[in-house]
Amino acid sequence: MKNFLRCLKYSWVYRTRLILSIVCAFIAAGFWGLNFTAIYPALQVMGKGQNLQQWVDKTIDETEVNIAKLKEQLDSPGGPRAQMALVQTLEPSSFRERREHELSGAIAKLESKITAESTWLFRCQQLRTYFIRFLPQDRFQTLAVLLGMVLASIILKGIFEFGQEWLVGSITNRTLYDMRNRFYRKVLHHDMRQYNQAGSSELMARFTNDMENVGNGLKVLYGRVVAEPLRAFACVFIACLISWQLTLLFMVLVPLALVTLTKVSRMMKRATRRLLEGMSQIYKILQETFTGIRVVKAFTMESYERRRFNRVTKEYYNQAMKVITIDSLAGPIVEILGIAAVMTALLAGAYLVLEGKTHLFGMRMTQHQMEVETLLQLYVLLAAIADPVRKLSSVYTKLQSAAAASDRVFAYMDREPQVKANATGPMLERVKDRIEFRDICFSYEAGRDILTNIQLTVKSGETVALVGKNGCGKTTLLGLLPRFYDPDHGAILIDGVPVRDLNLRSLRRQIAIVSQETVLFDDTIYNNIAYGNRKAGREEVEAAARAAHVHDFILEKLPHGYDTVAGEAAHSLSGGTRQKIALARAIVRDPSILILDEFTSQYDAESEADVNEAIKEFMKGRTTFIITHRLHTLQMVDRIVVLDGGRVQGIGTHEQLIHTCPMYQRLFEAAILRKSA
Ligand SMILES: Nc1ncnc2c1ncn2[C@@H]1O[C@H](COP(=O)(O)OP(=O)(O)OP(=O)(O)O)[C@@H](O)[C@H]1O
Repeated sequence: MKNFLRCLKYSWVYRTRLILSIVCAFIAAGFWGLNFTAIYPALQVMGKGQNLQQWVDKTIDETEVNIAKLKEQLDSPGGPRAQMALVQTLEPSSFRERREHELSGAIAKLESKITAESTWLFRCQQLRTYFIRFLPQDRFQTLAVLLGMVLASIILKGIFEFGQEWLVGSITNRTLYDMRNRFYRKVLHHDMRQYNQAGSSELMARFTNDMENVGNGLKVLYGRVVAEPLRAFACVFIACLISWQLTLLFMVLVPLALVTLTKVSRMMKRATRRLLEGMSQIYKILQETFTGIRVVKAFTMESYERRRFNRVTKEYYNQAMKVITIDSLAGPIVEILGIAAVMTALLAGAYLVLEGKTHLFGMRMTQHQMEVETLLQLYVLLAAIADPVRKLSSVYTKLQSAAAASDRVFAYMDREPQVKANATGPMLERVKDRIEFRDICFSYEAGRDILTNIQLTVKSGETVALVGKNGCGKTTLLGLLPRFYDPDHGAILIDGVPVRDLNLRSLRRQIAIVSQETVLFDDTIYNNIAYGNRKAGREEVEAAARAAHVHDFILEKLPHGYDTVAGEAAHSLSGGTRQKIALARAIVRDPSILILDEFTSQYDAESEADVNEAIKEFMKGRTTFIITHRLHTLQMVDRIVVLDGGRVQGIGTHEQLIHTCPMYQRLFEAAILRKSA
């Protein structure tokens, strides 16, 4: 629940709307309770053969007579007050004390009766002055007016209920809007290790399904949790005016209902947590199969994937049924308890009416002898409480779902990245002197070293190639430079300053990466290139495209040139073209460090020659790291670093290494270093 309460902080900004919605709920509840009070006068008009004016006049007369009688009883010569005066003249003794005690009890009893009758008289007089006086004398017309008033009150109730729901909807959606944006902002700043742990499908599930559950909880909290108790309270309040003792009898089962609901809600929280985990699994499989649909089809794994999907959806179905069972149980349990409570109160009331009594087990239950109409009115009010209470029963379960969902959302929101943005650190301008990898050790998981004691110094403007077998750690090593990860041991220094100390944005601003997996966003080709530098103008973007040898293609082959949306041109964008666009994106960034990770893997021989020329030009004055298996590319570099098992095996030119580095020789002989693809 703690995390769900944190969601409420996001709603605090919208407190004015919240207050307005509570006011609306208050008024709607008032009208709801008032509607039921029409029963009593209607029954009087229908059943007693008299109009309301006659009834109220008669009641006032009777009550006045009652009060007069009671006063007379109290003050008559043989009455308790006179007796008390007499007793007080006696000498102090135990007899006098006992009598005084008895008489003061009798006086108090009579006085309380007089007070009750006077209150009743006052109410009747008020009713006559402010309400009944305005009603027609005719009984049928009175009934018609009463029904008209009920209708008007229902319309007003409806207007305020609409207002409340609208306000609650707007608070909930605004809160979700703020939370989603905040969550997105947080997650964007997570480091790569955190992304790897989470997985994109898990994150998507938390952004969509879990957030929706949080929203449902907020809606219920601001809506039902406010409105339903108010409606119940309105009925209880009016019922108390009739007989608070009988109403109290009705309320004795409330604690029992609460205990039951608490038990049910605990079960609900567990079940929904599993349900949400189930949805994450579904997202995971969907993402895997849809992004890898070519592989699925090529290996004819459709039926395997179908079975896999079937398994998780079945699991989800089972969990969903558990949630539904618990949710559906709550309603009837509360309803049974509610009806049992109404019946208890009704039985007690019926006893008082039928036997003409005002006491039950020696306890006063009503001030007056109860009429059937009053009992029916009470019954209707108590039964009316059942509706809000039944609606409240599902509130508990919805809140528990929201609590489970907010635990999942905040578990990610609260994660602090280990790679900190270092906003106040020194800014990196262009690399002036050198980049130094000093004794670097790194592992993704404890106990499995990926890089060990890497020592490498690269001069500013130098081009270095990294070669080695698959999985030897080339990409990992270069990923430490923009601080996707921090090394476990050692440091990377640029011009003598550890990258850990630098302002992270300024560091990354100096780096451009072109990798074999090209990512194009669903935006125009122009924006995809300008992604590398949002400040670049049209000329710079086109110059970058020209340098990457993709400008002519964009103008000639794409339907709207630079304004073609990448998704719409998907069929005409080959892997090579995508890589060229990605290269243009790097060029427009004008970085001082360039990382090319198998960047020509999808070019044909002609394109590769073209692009190599462009790259050669672009590399001038920049420190460049190239991961490649191609001899052509190796000929463009100043030095080659040979990696094996995460260790540096040799550093030098092709000619030096081919004679001195056995690992390099093996790579060359095994044709891992190829002339072309
Ligand atoms: N995110 C990750 N979590 C755990 N292990 C990883 C992760 N990324 C890479 N590895 C492991 O680290 C090792 C080095 O991977 P890396 O991608 O750096 O090698 P590489 O030399 O660039 O390989 P390739 O030539 O195939 O691209 C591999 O064993 C790989 O399985």
